[in-house]
Amino acid sequence: MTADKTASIQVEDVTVRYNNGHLAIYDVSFELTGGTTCALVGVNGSGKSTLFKSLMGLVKPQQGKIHLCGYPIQQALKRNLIAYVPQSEEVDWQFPVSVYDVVMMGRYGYMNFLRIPSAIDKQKVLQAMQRVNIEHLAHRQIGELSGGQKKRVFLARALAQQSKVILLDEPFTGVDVQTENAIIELLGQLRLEGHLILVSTHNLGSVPDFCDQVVMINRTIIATGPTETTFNQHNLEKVFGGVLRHIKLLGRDLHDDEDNRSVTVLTDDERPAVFYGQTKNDPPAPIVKNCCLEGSCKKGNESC
Ligand SMILES: Nc1ncnc2c1ncn2[C@@H]1O[C@H](COP(=O)(O)OP(=O)(O)OP(=O)(O)O)[C@@H](O)[C@H]1O
Repeated sequence: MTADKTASIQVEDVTVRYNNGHLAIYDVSFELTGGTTCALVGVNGSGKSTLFKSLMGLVKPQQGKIHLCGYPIQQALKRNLIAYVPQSEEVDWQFPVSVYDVVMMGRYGYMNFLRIPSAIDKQKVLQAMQRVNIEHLAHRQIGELSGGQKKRVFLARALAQQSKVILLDEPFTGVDVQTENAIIELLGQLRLEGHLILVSTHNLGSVPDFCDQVVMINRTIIATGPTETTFNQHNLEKVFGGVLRHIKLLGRDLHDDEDNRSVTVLTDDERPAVFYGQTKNDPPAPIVKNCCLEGSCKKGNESC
């Protein structure tokens, strides 16, 4: 079965309450269309994974409607319209399967109940592995891989699935700068190919580099729209509870890797504007380094 409608996500008034009574998200509404990479940002526990699970039909909203490419979720799943790259913590890495087997799972929706791969399935799996540079790992057990390699395996599974909508839950956690850049480049290519990519991330610094849209969530939608106009200090403070106020980090000592970007305070106001870029003269982007967003700066900087 192939996708036969344009990529889109429509979420209307969705509310999810877990069995223990916890109201995880409420009245969530937003719409996205193909050829878009959208960041889903919010603090820990703000409902990002719950939203992803709702989009995948893994949790059932008490209220609201979700349509993917114009179809209700179950129909969209049957048509292979949506692929999911889960958070690493949600995968059982001890499960005895090889990299090849995991990527082949992306083809299950194209097979009959015997699950015997066709020549096309094998070709798509090989192409997907090549695209994320893991073909040399094909016969390794997934539990033996590094964090970055594991991410690539699940990206390859999503590629093999050939879905129009791709959800990525924190793809940059535990990966080095090279892998992060490789993933960002791949997402850029997929966007140009017309895919709709929704990616949850705590790496706020890179959001403007690769996302043209943002959905900002704190159990309900705080703001949604083009990154340029929506991903600003006002909305970031609303989403992160005002913890951006005191950031005054400067220079290369922010980074413990090859990332040489710097954060510069451009004004001396009581609530300084913080900009993130290669040099002071870069066009300002209202971005802050994420190590300081949750109240405990990794560098022990008192200003955080
Ligand atoms: N299975 C569950 N049963 C009950 N409550 C849950 C369940 N899963 C998540 N929650 C709660 O729902 C809320 C939203 O969790 P969720 O995992 O969606 O947040 P998140 O934004 O993805 O967080 P993080 O950034 O830490 O991954 C949290 O308060 C969490 O404790």
